[in-house]
Amino acid sequence: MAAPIVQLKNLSHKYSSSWAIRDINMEVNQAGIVGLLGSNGAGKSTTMNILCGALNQTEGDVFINGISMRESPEEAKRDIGFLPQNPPLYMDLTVDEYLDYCATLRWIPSFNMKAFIKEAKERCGIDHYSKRLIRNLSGGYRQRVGIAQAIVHKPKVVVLDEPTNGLDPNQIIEVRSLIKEIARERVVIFSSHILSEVQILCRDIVMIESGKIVFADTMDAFNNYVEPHSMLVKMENPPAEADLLQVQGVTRVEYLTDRQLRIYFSGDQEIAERMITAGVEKGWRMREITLDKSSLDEIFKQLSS
Ligand SMILES: Nc1ncnc2c1ncn2[C@@H]1O[C@H](COP(=O)(O)OP(=O)(O)OP(=O)(O)O)[C@@H](O)[C@H]1O
Repeated sequence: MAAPIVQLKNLSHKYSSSWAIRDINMEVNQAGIVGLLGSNGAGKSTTMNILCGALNQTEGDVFINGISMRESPEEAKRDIGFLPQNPPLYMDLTVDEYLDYCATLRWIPSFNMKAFIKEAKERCGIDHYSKRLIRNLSGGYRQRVGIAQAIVHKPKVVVLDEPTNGLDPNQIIEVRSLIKEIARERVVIFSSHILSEVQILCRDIVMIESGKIVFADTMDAFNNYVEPHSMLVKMENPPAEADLLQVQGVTRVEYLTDRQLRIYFSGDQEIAERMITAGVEKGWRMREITLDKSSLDEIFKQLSS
């Protein structure tokens, strides 16, 4: 059987006296986007820096296509492209000069260099800015140059540390669609502290909190897991709890005010429809139903407990 494209094995890291990450295990076996989700200080950058060989772990190892980062760092790094949280851009170079320099660092043979750089620029939509100084580009275009340097050597794995941080809404949309595009034929591991961003982009999600993985599965499994199990209902003529428990799926009722209730349910999400039908039939005079959504904080609390 082929080795996983990316494998993190019992990865732990200690900065001076305290552990930043502890016993991280993860495997990626196919192209697509894996989202590393965690709040500030959760350990995302530490994990990514180690994964890319930019930081030496205290314990454990990283394998890229079965090659150990600890034993053969140069070989393992050949198939990785990395955009760190602070993109390593040289403001006084033009886009072409900068990408030439990056391509040289990435051991691209000189006869391929021009073609590889051209392809990276085209994919990132920066070809028309080839001669422009990086300092004169907008934040969104600088980030594109950062992504171009991460894919210039055509690596199988691209790691992007919070690539949409600090961008305006339009730039965020553009960078997200670029990430989708480059993930078509390779693994992209990207980090974010925004749940909705990971939900939009990723096939798989790895949630990290206080240096530990608290959830790792497909995005579909995650969405099922966090589906709401309660709703806020406003009605003019609320019935007794016994009547509400007759509606299929309702498990518990909390009376918040004389016209506002929180209704807990299990099972499918069609409960709102059944509630409306029952309300109309029985004259409860419903005014509003809102399914409660879990916030990221609540989900982390739930998963970490
Ligand atoms: N160079 C360092 N020296 C000491 N502690 C560090 C260092 N870098 C990170 N840490 C600590 O390690 C923990 C994990 O930090 P890390 O930067 O990996 O988290 P993160 O999830 O990427 O957060 P952010 O989104 O804020 O960058 C935090 O408690 C942080 O304070």
